[in-house]
Amino acid sequence: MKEVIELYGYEFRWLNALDLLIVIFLIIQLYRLLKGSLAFNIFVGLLMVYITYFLVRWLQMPILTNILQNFINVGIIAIIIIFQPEIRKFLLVLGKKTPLSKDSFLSKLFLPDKFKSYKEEENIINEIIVAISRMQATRTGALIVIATTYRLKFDSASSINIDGNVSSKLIESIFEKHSPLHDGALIIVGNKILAAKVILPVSENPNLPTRIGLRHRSAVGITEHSDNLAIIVSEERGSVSYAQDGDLIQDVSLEDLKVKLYEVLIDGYA
Ligand SMILES: Nc1ncnc2c1ncn2[C@@H]1O[C@H](COP(=O)(O)OP(=O)(O)OP(=O)(O)O)[C@@H](O)[C@H]1O
Repeated sequence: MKEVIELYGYEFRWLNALDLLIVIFLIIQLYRLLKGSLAFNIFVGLLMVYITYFLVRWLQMPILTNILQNFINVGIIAIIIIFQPEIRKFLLVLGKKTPLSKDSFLSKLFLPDKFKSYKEEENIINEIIVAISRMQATRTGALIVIATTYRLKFDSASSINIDGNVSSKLIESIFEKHSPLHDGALIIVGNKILAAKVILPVSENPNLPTRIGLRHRSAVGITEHSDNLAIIVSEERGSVSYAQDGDLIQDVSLEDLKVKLYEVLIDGYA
């Protein structure tokens, strides 16, 4: 195969095509990540600065070129500071797609699903679904966060450590209206209920429906920068919703929620 191809007088290497494909892939990932967030507007603003810089340089306007050049030089550090949460999420998404990640092709090849036992996860899913269906029936407000890939960081000063096995009765009694633990979120990590009464970061996404309150907004907030699933039972409407990757999916059926839990807790079911 020829290394260099001549096209309309330009020299073109296969690596140039790969280069371009990688840049397109990164831009699409960045767009998906920032879409709908306040950071998207900042991103567009920065893009405008870059375009103006190239324009004034091309028009040979030395003062503006100099000013914008200096702005762009410190811009990289500013970008890292402003987009710190988005950069974290971006690296997380990339990490999930490496050959070593747990849902990768290689992991599945060397540990096919049929050799795994999902009894524990299936039991946890059933316990969560039973609790959700009962709380839905009694219009008991609830917020459950399921951390999937790593230990979730949250403000432990206001929360209460539980460290108990996941059971529907424990979940229901925590969210029971007169329980001192019913406010805030309950955190599940692995097969344990880690804590209750947890205060989560509230999403500032302006595109969320205006009628939703803090329970739904904080569910979205906790999924914006880390790999969690947050399930909400609405006290007001008795509906069930979930948040994932910063998106809110409202009014889901228990069957759909179960499918989502299988997808999140058990690889290979997606
Ligand atoms: N930052 C937060 N982190 C965790 N839980 C929170 C947070 N803010 C509010 N909550 C919970 O949400 C409850 C208030 O819900 P609110 O009515 O504002 O939200 P909502 O989304 O409309 O939910 P619902 O449909 O159940 O009324 C609080 O009593 C508290 O339990």
